[in-house]
Amino acid sequence: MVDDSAVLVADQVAVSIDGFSLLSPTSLSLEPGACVALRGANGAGKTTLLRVLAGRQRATAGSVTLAGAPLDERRADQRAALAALIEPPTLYPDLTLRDQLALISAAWGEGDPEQALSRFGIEELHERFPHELSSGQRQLVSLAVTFARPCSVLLLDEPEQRLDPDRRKLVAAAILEARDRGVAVAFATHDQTLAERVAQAELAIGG
Ligand SMILES: Nc1ncnc2c1ncn2[C@@H]1O[C@H](COP(=O)(O)OP(=O)(O)OP(=O)(O)O)[C@@H](O)[C@H]1O
Repeated sequence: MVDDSAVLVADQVAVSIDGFSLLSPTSLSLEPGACVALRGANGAGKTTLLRVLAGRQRATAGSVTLAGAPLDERRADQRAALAALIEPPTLYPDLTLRDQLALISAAWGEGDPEQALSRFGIEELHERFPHELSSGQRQLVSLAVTFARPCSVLLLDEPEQRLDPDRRKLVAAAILEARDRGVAVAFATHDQTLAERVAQAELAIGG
């Protein structure tokens, strides 16, 4: 049955390489403002699913549609609709964090660089360069960069990684705020508390 209200639909997507299964057949349907937590053991296929949903990896079976159209990362409208933090985003080594965020705001025509940083509690780092960050601060910057751009679908791979409990609460707040704006969210996590805080459904991957 086709779900007309869903913004992102994965129908029995699977990935295998040379007969080895990276992702067993998985289905997912996300409506605007929905949030699903992808759960599963190390190596279960969570990142692979996110990469398929983001159009960065081709499924070897099944299909993905975004706003009713087959996923095609060459489509500008689909690239604009999808924001994903799967690998760390590329940052300009010679720009301060404030300037990186200003660039993103200018590119998308909206957003406040200061607010993008303060949302994740790192406003005091705005004059730092990317190489001047701890690993947790780098993760917060990656999140700030990802949340700074408008989108209708947000895909996050272990957004809690390297973060302390208080910073994880900021991640939860940012996801809930995105949901309130109607953004559909799928994220892989090993953090049960985060999943319970922000997701209304969990999807078991692998098995
Ligand atoms: N480029 C690759 N070539 C071959 N196999 C790969 C490749 N990338 C990942 N895999 C394998 O695909 C499977 C799924 O990996 P994936 O990274 O999607 O798991 P995951 O659920 O995100 O794991 P984790 O919780 O450890 O991050 C694993 O068995 C992994 O070893």
